[in-house]
Formats: sequence, C-alpha cells, structure tokens
Amino acid sequence: MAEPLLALRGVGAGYGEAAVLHDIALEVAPGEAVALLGRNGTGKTTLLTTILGAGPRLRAGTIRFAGRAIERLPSERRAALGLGWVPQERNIFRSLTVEENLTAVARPGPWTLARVFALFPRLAERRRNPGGALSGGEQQMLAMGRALMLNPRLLLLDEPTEGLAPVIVQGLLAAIARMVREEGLAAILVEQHARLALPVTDRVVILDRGRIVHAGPSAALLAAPEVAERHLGLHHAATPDP
Ligand SMILES: Nc1ncnc2c1ncn2[C@@H]1O[C@H](COP(=O)(O)OP(=O)(O)OP(=O)(O)O)[C@@H](O)[C@H]1O
Repeated sequence: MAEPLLALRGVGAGYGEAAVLHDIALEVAPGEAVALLGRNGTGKTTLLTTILGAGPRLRAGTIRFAGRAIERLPSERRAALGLGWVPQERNIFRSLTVEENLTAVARPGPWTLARVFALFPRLAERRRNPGGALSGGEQQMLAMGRALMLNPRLLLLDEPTEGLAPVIVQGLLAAIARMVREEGLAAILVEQHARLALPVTDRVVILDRGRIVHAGPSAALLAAPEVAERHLGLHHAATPDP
C-alpha cells in the first residue's frame, strides 16, 4: 500500500497533569473519509487539535503527514502542508461578506470560489451579505467553504452538524459526501451521531476515554448497531431514530 496521507503512531497527549489521549494509532489514506465518534469528553476534539498542532503538547508518539514527520512543526507549517480545519465554533469573519470571507484566505488549487459556490449554492445567493447576518447552517457552510479555499489535502471537521435543524444537517452531510466521493478530498469527521457520520465515510474510529476502542469500515458498523451501541450508548448509536 502507498504511504498513508496521515499516520499517527503511539500518540499520547494531555493538558497539564491530565492525560487525555493514550496510544493512538490512526491512518488516513489519500481521498479517504474517516468518522471519529465517541461520547462527550472522550478526546475527539483533542485528537483533532493534536494533529493540527493547536492542542496540548504531544507526550508520546509520532505524527506523519504527506510523507513528513510533523509532530514538532508549529500549526502554521502543518496548515501550509495541507491540513485544513473546520472548528466547532465556526470562526468566520462576521463583518466581512460571504465572498470576502472566502477570498481572504484563498490559496491556489482545485477549490475556487466558483467550486465552493457550486457545492453550496446558498452561499452564492448570500455572497454580498456579512458573515454575521447568516443563519447557523449558512455559517457552517461558510466555515467549510473557507477551509476548502485553502485547498487542504486533509480536512478535519469538528461536529459540523451540531445544533442545526435536520434539513440543514442533511444538506451539509450531502456536501461532505460530495467533497469526499466526487472531489476526492480526505477528511476526518467528528460527529456525535453515528447514523449521520457512517453513511458519508469509508472507515470509522471510536474513542472512549482517550483510547481507540473500535476501528473498521463504516458500512460494517452500520450493519452492527449493537457494536455502536456498546461504545456510544443507545442515544448515539447507528440505528435510525424511531
Ligand atoms: N483546554 C483544556 N484544558 C484542560 N482540559 C481540557 C481542555 N480541553 C479539553 N479538556 C479535557 O480533555 C478531555 C477531552 O475533551 P475533548 O474536548 O477533546 O473531548 P470531545 O470528545 O471532543 O468532547 P465533546 O464531544 O464534548 O466536544 C475532557 O476531559 C476535557 O475536559
């Protein structure tokens, strides 16, 4: 197999005295989408920020990205190598227009304003509106669009559907699926709800108290809701809502 795009080996990380991640091994191939699931507070965000170099100091292990050891690089260098980030808090520029938000950060590559607008037609309609005037769902689209304009090789998405209405959630997931399946972008998607993340990803990793307790194909976990239930609890498991 060709070298993975991202490879973590034996990664441990934590805040102060508190260890949060233990012995994490994780690989993402080019063009692959990985769901990162787990109950609240199990370390999902910490794992993403550890990969980005924006989280706690690494205590153990190595992180390779695009053929290089990156664990000692500052976050800007990791971003320049192609690590993209859509944070949970959707940090868009509220006073800039939608279009300005997108063009302010653009870097050359396949993702252009036209392609972001094609993925999110709603953003094209709102292009002259300030970011602060957008709905929650539109702000999430803008946060994703901004990350794409940086033309990452791997996009890390932290609970992009959180707090949004079901119809908006379905639209965002469809956009994520297109990004991955049609455009070939690799991604790690942190989600609370397995049933939302599994259909749009190739593989799934479940964290529990900072350790990986399950890793495998997303389709296999969808077909085994009892496994998801064991690790995630009934509420977050893969079975559809009644
Ligand atoms: N800046 C920080 N300083 C100290 N402890 C932190 C910090 N950020 C997170 N933690 C702790 O690290 C653990 C993992 O938190 P993290 O946010 O990574 O979990 P999560 O799985 O993303 O949870 P959620 O789904 O609630 O976002 C928690 O116990 C949390 O309290």
